[in-house]
Amino acid sequence: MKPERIFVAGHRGMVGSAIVRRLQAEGGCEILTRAHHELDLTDQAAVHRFFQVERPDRVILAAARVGGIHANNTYPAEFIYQNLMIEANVVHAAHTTDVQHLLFLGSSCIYPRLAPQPMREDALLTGTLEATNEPYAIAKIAGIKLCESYNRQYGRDYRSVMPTNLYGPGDNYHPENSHVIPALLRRFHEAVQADAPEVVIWGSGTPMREFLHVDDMAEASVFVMRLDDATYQAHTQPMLSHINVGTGVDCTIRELAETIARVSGFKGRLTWDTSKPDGTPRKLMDVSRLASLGWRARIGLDEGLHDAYAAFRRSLAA
Ligand SMILES: NC(=O)C1=CN([C@@H]2O[C@H](COP(=O)(O)OP(=O)(O)OC[C@H]3O[C@@H](n4cnc5c(N)ncnc54)[C@H](OP(=O)(O)O)[C@@H]3O)[C@@H](O)[C@H]2O)C=CC1
Ligand SMILES: C[C@H]1O[C@H](OP(=O)(O)OP(=O)(O)OC[C@H]2O[C@@H](n3cnc4c(=O)[nH]c(N)nc43)[C@H](O)[C@@H]2O)[C@@H](O)[C@@H](O)C1=O
Repeated sequence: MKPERIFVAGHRGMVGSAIVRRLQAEGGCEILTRAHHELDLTDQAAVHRFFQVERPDRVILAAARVGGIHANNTYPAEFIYQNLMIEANVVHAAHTTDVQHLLFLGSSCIYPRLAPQPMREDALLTGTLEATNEPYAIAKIAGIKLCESYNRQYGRDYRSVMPTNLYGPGDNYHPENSHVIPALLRRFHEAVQADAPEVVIWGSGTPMREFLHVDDMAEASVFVMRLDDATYQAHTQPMLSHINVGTGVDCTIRELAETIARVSGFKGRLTWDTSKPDGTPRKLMDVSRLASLGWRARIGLDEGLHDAYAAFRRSLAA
């Protein structure tokens, strides 16, 4: 029997590359990939041509325009446009070439800024979104609704997972546009190298965040993808089909910074730049739906940060 052909969109990214590692470890499938420079997923005609020629059996959509709080706040038009186009093109081309199975990656920012914590899947669309990433969140909500709508009208099996904040090998370490963990791994490392007396961290340090190692995210993505229809449908509803993926544990940005200082060996002072935005005060995910399906995160933050710091140092040597 011909192995299943899975298109991993965004395979060179942090999550996409972790998903490829996971699929390769499991074996039994053929992995189809295209780099951004080979196939721009915002180009509808190019995406349709690709699907018509390559005819994947299944799609994992881990391609997106992604960034931290500063990037989201600075490039709102790029974040909403590129993410809407990527998901609309890939979902529609998958349907028109009869791809029955697709997994879409959303984000925890889809939930209201002040949603009751931990945030359950049914908190979606119950309140105002966080301003610093509303365009990106709207695009991600549209991605969930694209999948649900193609399932309802055309009988597709397009599933959505909502990751909490992720980190790990292959992260984006850009000093301004990255997320908090890669930004601080780099900043603390550079401070140790320069024997600097202090490290400046953005915001007040009081916001709380949940952090999931990307290898856990990849395992959860493949786990949800492989659930049989009956099991998946027994735990979701046609218009509430997304599943939260997280650790169910959070910490303050101050605690995170103190942990990264310890992991990097920094002994100096931590100072706080409160001119920078804090963003959502807290966004802890309720992970009971996924737990009831049989998956839980395994990599704790301390272990994960040691692994991520080692990966960062390897990236410097590359
Ligand atoms: N990182 C995080 O904390 C979180 C991520 N997510 C979601 O997980 C998914 C993966 O994120 P992550 O791996 O961190 O992001 P990365 O930026 O590491 O990877 C995204 C990938 O998508 C590719 N890509 C971007 N635009 C296009 C395009 N127009 N055409 C083709 N490829 C494109 C990028 O290629 P290139 O770099 O060459 O442009 C890159 O390989 C995304 O859907 C994201 O929204 C959700 C919650 C948290
Ligand atoms: C995954 C998620 O990621 C983003 O939302 P976010 O969680 O607010 O993202 P963040 O990781 O950038 O910040 C988390 C907290 O950390 C503080 N912080 C301190 N010092 C630095 C710092 O140096 N860099 C950054 N980026 N943040 C810092 C920062 O001020 C904030 O309080 C959106 O993309 C959203 O769309 C989304 O999906």
